[in-house]
Parts: sequence; C-alpha cells; structure tokens
Amino acid sequence: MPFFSRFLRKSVVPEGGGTLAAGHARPGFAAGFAPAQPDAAIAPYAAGNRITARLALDWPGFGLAAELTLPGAGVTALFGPSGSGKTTCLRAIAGLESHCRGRVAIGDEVWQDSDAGVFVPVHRRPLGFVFQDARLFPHMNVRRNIDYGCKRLQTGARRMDFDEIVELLGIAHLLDRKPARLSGGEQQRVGIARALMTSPRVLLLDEPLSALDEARKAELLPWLVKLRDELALPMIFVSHAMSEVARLADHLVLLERGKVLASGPIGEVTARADLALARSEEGGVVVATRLGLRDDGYGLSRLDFGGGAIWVSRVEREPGAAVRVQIAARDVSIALDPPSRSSIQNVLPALIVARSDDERGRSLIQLDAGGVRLLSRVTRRSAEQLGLRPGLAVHAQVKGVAVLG
Ligand SMILES: Nc1ncnc2c1ncn2[C@@H]1O[C@H](COP(=O)(O)OP(=O)(O)OP(=O)(O)O)[C@@H](O)[C@H]1O
Repeated sequence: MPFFSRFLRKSVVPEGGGTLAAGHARPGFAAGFAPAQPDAAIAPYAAGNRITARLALDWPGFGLAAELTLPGAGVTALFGPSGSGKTTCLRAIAGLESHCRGRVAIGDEVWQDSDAGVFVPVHRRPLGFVFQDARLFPHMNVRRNIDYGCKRLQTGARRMDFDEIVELLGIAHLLDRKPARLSGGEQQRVGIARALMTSPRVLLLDEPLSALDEARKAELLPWLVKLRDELALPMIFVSHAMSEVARLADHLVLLERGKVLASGPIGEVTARADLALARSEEGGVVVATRLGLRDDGYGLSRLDFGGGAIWVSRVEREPGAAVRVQIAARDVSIALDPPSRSSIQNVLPALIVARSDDERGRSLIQLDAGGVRLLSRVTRRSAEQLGLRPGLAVHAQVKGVAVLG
C-alpha cells in the first residue's frame, strides 16, 4: 500500500475498527435543543486524531478561555467576529503562542500540558500551517518550495508522497515556475502542498482565502473541498466568511470574545435558534443530502435527506453523489395544513422543536424534519396566530435552497 493511501479518507477506521461512528462530544449545546440525528454525508469522526485543547491567555483588552474538542477527521471551522480569538486559538494549538497556558493534545499525543511542564515547540509538532499568504520562498521554484516541506522529516517518517500531493492539488504543470509567476490561488495550493509534505497529523489553515479576490477564492475553494473529501486528515480552518464555512466545514466552533459559544456538527450549530448566527439575515441550516434523481425535462434534481426530499434546479452530478445545501430561515414558511394548489414544490412534514422570539417582532422556529433540523423565520404575529409551539406538527414550505456543491 503506498504511504499516501493511509491518509485517504476511505482507509480511516475508528479505534477498534468497524464502521465509522458519527457520535461525538458536543460541548456548548444548549439544553432544550435536542441533538439531530448524525448525518452520514457529513464527514465521519475518527477518534484517533481527535484534538482537545484547553487554552488560556491574557492580553490587555483580550482574554482567551477556550475549551475545544474537535473531530479527528474532516474540516473544523473556527468562526466568529473580528477579534474573537480565532487566529489566536489556531496559533496556540500550533504552539506559536508561548504565553498560552493549558493543554493541547491530538489523540494520545500531548503537545502542551502547562500543569505538567510540557511544551512541545512548534517545529516538533507534526502539523501543517497554511497562512493567509502562502509565504513561499521567492528564489526557489515550486518543486523546491514543496520539497522544503519534508526537509526536517526523519528518514522513514514521510507518509505522503511528493507525486501524489502534487496530483492531489493539480500543480504538476507549475513545478518549474517561481512563485512570482503564480496566481494567488496557485501560490496557496503550493503552500498547502508544502504543508502536506511534512506528513502532518493535522492541517491548520488561517484564513487561506482572505488575501484572494473573489475570482481566485472561487478557484481555490474546490481544491479545499477536494482535500476535505479525499484526505483522512483533520483540518482546522479559520474564517469569518459564513459562505466559506457553509461550503467547507463539517464541524463548526463559534467564538466570541475569546470564548466558545457553540461547537458541534455544522448542521446542528447552524440550526440553533438561540444563536445570533441563526438570527442574522443569512441565517440558515447546512444540510447534507444525496442526489436522488434528475428530471431533465423540467431541469430539476431531487435531493434526498433524512427529512424527505427537495427539488432544486438541475445539479450536474451523478445520482448518489453527496450534495450539501443551505436552507435559509427566511426561505422556510410554516403551514398547519398540507398546502394544496401552491406553487411551492418543497413541502416537508415537520415537528416544532423550539421557538425563539426577538425584540424586532420576529420568531425563529426550529423544526425537526425526519431527524434533520431546519429553521423558519416568521413574524411573531403569525407565530402567535398559528399557535406555533414546541411539539406541534406542521408543514415546512421551502421556497429556496442554495446548492453549495
Ligand atoms: N500578540 C498580541 N498581543 C496582544 N494582543 C493581541 C496579540 N495578538 C492578538 N491580539 C488581540 O487579541 C484579540 C484576538 O485576536 P485574533 O487575531 O485571534 O482575532 P480573530 O478572531 O482571528 O480576528 P480577525 O478575524 O480580525 O483576524 C484581538 O483583540 C487582538 O487585537
């Protein structure tokens, strides 16, 4: 078996073998919001590489006090407003914040334990770090830049092969070029390749898209999706763009003023009616579906998920393909009776789980549609007139669905 194969997602088995389990700890989940069923199409969690961190740091005007339990596979997004501590968390996990106290471990490997006087320096931690700008050596061509990544690896420690990494990131045709002759997105792909050459146990990405213009972002994002889908390597990704997080992340950590506000699978955290995230204009739930069938006559595709099926504009994928969608709360309305003679194609039977009213006369309703959580935003007057309350069986009318890929 090539070394690289050990990192391919399909080869990952949980500790003790058997099928991949999706169960995991979900710190920060508020009482009253029962967990949705784990969704098979969102990345499985491998226990062996689970990252745990307890981080404490005090700067003038900012304190970090964060406890993280992150899955050992797939992409975790650290998300929050500017100054909430996302980059500081990432740097502390890497060992780049030497004043940070606490404990950091990946699987059973302890990188820091302040109580026990353990602090493994950053260069001894098997991690890859990708910065906002690729930080390539300008005088070296792409091949030498990537090769540099494995310089400090001891013989026998390399687990990822140069050719396979180059192919994975689609950069074979760039190997002889100097960084100045690469686009921003290409430079980032080379930076990621260099990080992978160190055979990391975790890849840390600090806003890898933020320095790119919209066109370059759109170009790089599918490569990050590919890494997520093809590598069995946990990735922790800092972003303040919800569109990127919705597309990429399996697990979402919300940070605010140096503290963890919520942490859990993206479908659960985005469905929490008690969080400001859901109340924002773009608030909506990320749902994992599979392409069921295509109706080419009408240019439609049916996406199946635990809660039923939704029809969307044609998705150019094969039946069975995993398709991630986002359903905005503002695009879901509620009817007590099954609507008849309506132009809305997507109507899902659902149960109200929770209702949260705001001071602007709006109500957010959390729904359970066959084990999948959805949000609906209605006026408080409608909510009261319809008597919307937890436990009530309703029909969720989905007016719009964003297909994320
Ligand atoms: N070395 C430092 N010394 C003192 N304060 C710092 C230092 N580095 C960061 N900070 C402060 O810590 C806070 C958190 O910074 P951090 O960069 O982690 O936030 P962030 O969520 O990543 O923000 P952004 O999205 O703007 O990058 C900010 O108030 C910042 O000014």
